[in-house]
Amino acid sequence: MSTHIDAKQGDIAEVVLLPGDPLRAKFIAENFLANVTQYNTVRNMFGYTGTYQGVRVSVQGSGMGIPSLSIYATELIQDFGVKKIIRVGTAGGLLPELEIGDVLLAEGASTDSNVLQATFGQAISFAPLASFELLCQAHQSAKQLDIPVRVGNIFAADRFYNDEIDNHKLAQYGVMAVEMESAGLFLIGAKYHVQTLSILTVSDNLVTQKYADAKMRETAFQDMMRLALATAVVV
Ligand SMILES: O=P(O)(O)O[C@H]1O[C@H](CO)[C@@H](O)[C@H]1O
Ligand SMILES: O=c1cc[nH]c(=O)[nH]1
Repeated sequence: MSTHIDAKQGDIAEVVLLPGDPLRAKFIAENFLANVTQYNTVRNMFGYTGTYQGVRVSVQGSGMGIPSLSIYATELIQDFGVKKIIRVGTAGGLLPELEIGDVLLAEGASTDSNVLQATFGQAISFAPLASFELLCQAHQSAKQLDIPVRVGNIFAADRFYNDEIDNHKLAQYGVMAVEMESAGLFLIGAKYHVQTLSILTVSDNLVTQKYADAKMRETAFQDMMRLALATAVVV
C-alpha cells in the first residue's frame, strides 16, 4: 500500500483512467468494466480494477487540482508500477462554439500553477505535453467509435474561481478550455517517463454560460469514458 492508496502489489493495472470525481470512477467501474474489484476507499478516493474487452484497466479518483492529482499519479507510478494514465475530466469551454458534451483531447496544458517553476526555476517555461502515442491512439479510436473530438491546448488553472485569468486572451491563442489538473499530470508523466493524456468533456461554457449539473458531470459524459477505455486497452 502507499500513503493514500490501500492496494496490494498487483491490484492495480498498468493503465489507469483518472477522473477528478471519485463517483465518476465508481460509475465507470460499475457501468463499463467486468470482473470489478475495489482496491481503494481511503479518503473516499475510490479505486477499482476490472477488465474492458478482456484487458485489465484500473480507474482511480484523483480529486480536484494539481496538488491532489499529483499525489495519486505519483503513488500509482512509484508504488504500483503504472505505465499509462488517462485523465477523464470535465472542462469549461473558452471557445463559443463548444457545446456541453463536446470531447477534447489535450495536446498540451498551459497553466498558472507554480508547479512548473517549483520544478524548473524562473528561467525555463516548461511546456507540459500529452504523450504523443496516447494522443494518436485516442484520435484513431475516436474515429473508429465515431466520436467527434477537438485536439489542442487547454488551461490547467490553480483556482476554479478567479478574476485574474484572461479567458478571452487564452481563447484568442487557441486554448480550448479550462480545467485544473492536466499540466500536473503531464509534468509527472515527463518526470517518470510514463504515458499521460487528458480526455475532457465540456461541462460548461464560460462564453455562452451553458452548463451541466452535478449528476451529468458524474455520469453523462459516456463518449469520453468509452473513448478513454478504447484508448487504454490498445497495448
Ligand atoms: O471533473 P473533474 O475531473 O474533477 O475536472 C474538473 O472539475 C473540477 C472542478 O469542478 C476540477 O477537478 C476540474 O479539472
Ligand atoms: O475547472 C473547471 C472545470 C469545469 N469547468 C470550469 O469552468 N472549470
